[in-house]
Amino acid sequence: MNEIVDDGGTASPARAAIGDRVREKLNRNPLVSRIDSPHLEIYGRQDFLGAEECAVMRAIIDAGAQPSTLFTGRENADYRTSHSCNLDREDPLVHAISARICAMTGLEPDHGETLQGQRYTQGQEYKVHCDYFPVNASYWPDMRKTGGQRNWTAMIYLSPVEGGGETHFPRCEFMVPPIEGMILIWNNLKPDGAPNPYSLHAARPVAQGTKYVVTKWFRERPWVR
Ligand SMILES: O=C(O)CCC(=O)C(=O)O
Ligand SMILES: [Fe+2]
Repeated sequence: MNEIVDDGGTASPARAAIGDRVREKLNRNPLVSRIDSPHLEIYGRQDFLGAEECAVMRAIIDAGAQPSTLFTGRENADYRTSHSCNLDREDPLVHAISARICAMTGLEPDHGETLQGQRYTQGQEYKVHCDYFPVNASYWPDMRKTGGQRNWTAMIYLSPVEGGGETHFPRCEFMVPPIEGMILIWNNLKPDGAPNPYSLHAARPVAQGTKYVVTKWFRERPWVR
């Protein structure tokens, strides 16, 4: 077996090549809009899922919701207060959504982690964090062996939210309000494949209503479950 060099925190031609491919594909898609932000590659597309599909996914999340955990393994008292649901890869709708995300982005299905559902009720949030793995984190050696660095995140809003619940990119000074059925896709890495600190983001507290999302994180290599 080839020993993989630990380049998780630096520029990487292999990760840069994935970024190039996805960017070119998204730029060619007339249904997808680039959000204008000089330091972050981020795209949106409305009506990625229909109202019925969103309703089915909300019911699945309600049935399987558990308090969210962080990578450190502990439940977190105030950092990520939402409920999460590890979705069943074999579920026909979960499978179809994952396949549609891969078709739109050109990302490889086997590089994608299992779609994860989230539900935020009033006051719940996910404070500012990065989706890429900091290479000084205790869990990085394991992540490196199980698919390596995360590159793109795809997230779909499954409900309108009466107040709050925006996805905030504080270093880029913008936030995206939840719109049911809309997908947001961003590159957590810079074009050279190094982690991009401008990709830091948060789910702002829900002020009124309930927010549901599904998130899919992609790895640079096939994901080992
Ligand atoms: O719910 C959101 O708006 C953001 C979720 C998020 O950052 C994540 O799941 O990694
Ligand atoms: Fe995130």
